[in-house]
Amino acid sequence: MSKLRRTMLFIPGNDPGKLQSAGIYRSDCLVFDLEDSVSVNEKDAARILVRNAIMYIEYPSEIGVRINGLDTSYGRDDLATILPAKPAFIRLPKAEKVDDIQELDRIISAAERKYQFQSGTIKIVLTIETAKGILSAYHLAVASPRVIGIGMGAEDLVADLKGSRTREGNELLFAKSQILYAARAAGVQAIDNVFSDVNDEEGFREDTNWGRILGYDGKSVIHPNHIPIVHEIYAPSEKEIDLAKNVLAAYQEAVQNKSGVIALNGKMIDGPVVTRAERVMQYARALGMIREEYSYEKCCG
Ligand SMILES: CC(=O)SCCNC(=O)CCNC(=O)[C@H](O)C(C)(C)COP(=O)(O)OP(=O)(O)OC[C@H]1O[C@@H](n2cnc3c(N)ncnc32)[C@H](O)[C@@H]1OP(=O)(O)O
Ligand SMILES: O=C([O-])CC(=O)C(=O)O
Ligand SMILES: [Mg+2]
Repeated sequence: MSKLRRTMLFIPGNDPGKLQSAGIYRSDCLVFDLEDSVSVNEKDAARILVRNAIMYIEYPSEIGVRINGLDTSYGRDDLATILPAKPAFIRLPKAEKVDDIQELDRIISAAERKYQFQSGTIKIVLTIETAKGILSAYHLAVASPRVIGIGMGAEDLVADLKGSRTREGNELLFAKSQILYAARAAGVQAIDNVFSDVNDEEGFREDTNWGRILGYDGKSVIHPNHIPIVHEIYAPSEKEIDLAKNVLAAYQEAVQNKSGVIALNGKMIDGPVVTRAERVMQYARALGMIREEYSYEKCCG
């Protein structure tokens, strides 16, 4: 199973207080931001602050840095300052060209050689947030083997689309699906978008639920209050775990008895149902919710 990346908490790179305490919120990933939350006259100071935070603070989370785009006058300086600190990943905003991702890969490779980091250590997460980027999402996701995840930047995307951002998010329907399809086809993780109203817990829950049901692996968040909610929603419920156990047990019995199609409580159990049940169990095991191992033979390819 892939590494858990249920939450990616953004922290403005110009805020020493938030950088210092970010580890206490138990987000799976922290993303120190050098892009849109940092004003142009603070870019230089922020990248040094972020580099020092990575080097001198021990965080329990995986650390990423959102750099400025390589087509801006800050992106390359961000990388030159940040890469020696060996972040786990670079988050590239407004990704829309395969060439930019390959260029980022080359810059990271050169830094890994220079600082004698193991080759391939530093990964890439893409934020896709323009119409052009959304339409090329799969090609961007496979542009470098360093890409481990892709996410959608809802705020920038809606601006690019000349639409309006709503609580329900229907304006994101196509992009939300496209990102997920691209991620699955490319074999990388799908990271759901930020929900910007930190006072609307109900809206945040609905938005998070939507992403989880679609199949997302996790969500970008901007406030610590969002972290336990995402972790709760992404965790399989007791009911889901019980159902998965029953499906796998019924399936195992059918395999042993060499019976054909089987049913559980009136519902047919076939390959995809078993696959989903397996995934629930893997996830529950990764979260420490269950310990027992299930072993059964898979018959359907
Ligand atoms: C569209 C995009 O590009 S999104 C990505 C870029 N945006 C960002 O990075 C913004 C990230 N979020 C934030 O900066 C903040 O949550 C804000 C500005 C929205 C609100 O901040 P505050 O007014 O401080 O929120 P609030 O008072 O509720 O914070 C409660 C506590 O959580 C801390 N906190 C809030 N947000 C964060 C965060 N993102 N990271 C770490 N700590 C945080 C605060 O420092 C405060 O700590 P304290 O009680 O020890 O002082
Ligand atoms: O990167 C993200 O997840 C958020 C972002 O930039 C946006 O919504 O524009
Ligand atoms: Mg953005």
